[in-house]
Amino acid sequence: MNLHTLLRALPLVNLPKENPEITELVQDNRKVTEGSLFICIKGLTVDGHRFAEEAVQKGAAAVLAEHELDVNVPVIVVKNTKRAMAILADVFYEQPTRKMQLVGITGTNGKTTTSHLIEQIFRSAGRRTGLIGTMYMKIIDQTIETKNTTPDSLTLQHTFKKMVDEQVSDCVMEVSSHALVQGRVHGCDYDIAVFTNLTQDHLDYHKTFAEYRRAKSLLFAQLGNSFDQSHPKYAILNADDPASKEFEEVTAAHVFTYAIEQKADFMAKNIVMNPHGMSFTLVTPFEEQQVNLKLIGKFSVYNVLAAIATAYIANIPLRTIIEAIEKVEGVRGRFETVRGGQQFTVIVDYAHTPDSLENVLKTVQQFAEKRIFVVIGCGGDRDKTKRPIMANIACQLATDPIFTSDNPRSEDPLAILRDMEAGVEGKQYKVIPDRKEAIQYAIDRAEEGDVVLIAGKGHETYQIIGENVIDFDDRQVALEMIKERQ
Ligand SMILES: CC(=O)N[C@H]1[C@@H](OP(=O)(O)OP(=O)(O)OC[C@H]2O[C@@H](n3ccc(=O)[nH]c3=O)[C@H](O)[C@@H]2O)O[C@H](CO)[C@@H](O)[C@@H]1O[C@H](C)C(=O)N[C@@H](C)C(=O)N[C@H](CCC(=O)O)C(=O)O
Ligand SMILES: Nc1ncnc2c1ncn2[C@@H]1O[C@H](COP(=O)(O)OP(=O)(O)OP(=O)(O)O)[C@@H](O)[C@H]1O
Ligand SMILES: N[C@H](CCC[C@H](N)C(=O)O)C(=O)O
Ligand SMILES: [Mg+2]
Repeated sequence: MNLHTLLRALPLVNLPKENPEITELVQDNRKVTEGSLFICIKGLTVDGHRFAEEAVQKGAAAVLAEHELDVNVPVIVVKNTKRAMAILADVFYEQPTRKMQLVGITGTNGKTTTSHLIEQIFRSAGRRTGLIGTMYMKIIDQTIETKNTTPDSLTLQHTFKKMVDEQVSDCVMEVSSHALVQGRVHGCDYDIAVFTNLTQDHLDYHKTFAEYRRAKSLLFAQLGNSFDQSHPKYAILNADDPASKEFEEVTAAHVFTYAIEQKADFMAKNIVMNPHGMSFTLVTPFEEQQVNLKLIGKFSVYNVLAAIATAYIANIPLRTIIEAIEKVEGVRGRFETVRGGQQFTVIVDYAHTPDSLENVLKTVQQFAEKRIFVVIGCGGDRDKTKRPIMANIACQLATDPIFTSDNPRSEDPLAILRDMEAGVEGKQYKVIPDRKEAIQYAIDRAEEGDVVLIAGKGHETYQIIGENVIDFDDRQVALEMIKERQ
């Protein structure tokens, strides 16, 4: 695409005399290739304008910036490059999200799980699926590594384009609050927006819970304000979560609800836990069906209801939906059992917020016959206020809490542990800063009937300490220790 054609997407922009062919859009000078348009973004840590010169030396054919720059290729000045980047990405990659059904999922907990449930149902119904989230981006069966849960607009639109090229019909993605306020999803033409739940997290970034809620509400507000009958939009809300009221108010889309406690369009009644999982009666707007899950925990029922409602709205027959959901064994690193032939239960889980930790521990309490060991830490450079709360939940709901490190990043691991300890004065707990030693402590002491919950890192295969990323996989570490003990 030539530069002038591309720039026509931006109103009131001065077209330069030169009109080079643009081969790629790039916002990181290290990724510039011959003929690309380099977009300078003022980030939270560095100002991308600093790298324009280097980008040109590497072959950038033009630069998009917020002020004039002294480089020997055309410089196009716009008020806000991040905003312009989303618009240009949409045009450059030929509006890929208009060519597929796009489902966006937001909420504090359950996004990764729910997105995988929806993907499984869609696949069972014969749809060609794409998935974007915390663990990876996925095009049918091919997985692509990713840094963010919701990537920047360039990465997103480029990935959607690859999905369109692979005839993906349905893409399901996690939409983080960071992405919503930073405009990473501007240009995403969502058909269905799903809300899981809202509880405390990320207050380091959003400052107040109200601001965090507002960030999440953007997904619903951005569903659009016109009623195109050939392209209807839907919001799927959790009626048991008070934030849903606000989300309903901000959207013009059709609203459908799911719930366990409140009256809703999709409900789970008579939930019973059994040795193999759970069962419940699903109530939909037109029929009732029995559902038998291999998953456990009330929180899992919420995720399943959200997935069922989404698939139902996406016109998948209820029989196909239930067959698919009943087959799901679980999602990697989410309440995942580690089995090495031991007499006690070991679970690796991604609970890293107060609410998820509470939910998971309460679920463990339902089947633990004896003690509950919980190995838990809090991430560095993240919401400090959740640390004492999580520590307190661990002490209240587990018999043997062990506080340790979880991705300390730039912070002193001992300082993070001190923040946790501030919430549990006078309570019984153990502090073992080294995560491996903490897991070892629990595995060495667990006996028949006990449960060891290793929380916070789930699928992660690394530990971020300072600038270093070292290999560390809770599941592998635990399995080796279980085997050594035998
Ligand atoms: C705090 C935050 O949200 N940061 C995000 C932000 O980075 P930033 O503004 O600091 O960018 P920057 O490093 O200053 O760079 C500015 C510009 O200079 C460019 N640059 C930079 C360096 C260089 O050598 N050359 C160069 O060209 C960069 O490509 C960029 O265009 O924009 C980047 C691109 O979109 C994100 O990757 C980055 O996420 C960082 C890695 C991060 O840790 N974010 C977390 C907090 C986050 O977003 N988490 C949510 C999930 C939360 C949840 O699951 O609940 C997520 O969606 O991942
Ligand atoms: N609906 C739910 N409500 C509360 N807790 C949940 C729910 N679903 C999952 N959890 C807990 O939260 C953890 C994280 O789940 P999941 O990865 O699906 O959430 P997420 O929203 O994608 O998280 P992230 O924001 O880090 O990407 C799980 O390991 C489990 O402990
Ligand atoms: N998406 C979350 C993941 C947290 C996982 C936990 N292991 C940590 O590093 O704090 C975040 O970036 O806040
Ligand atoms: Mg996730």
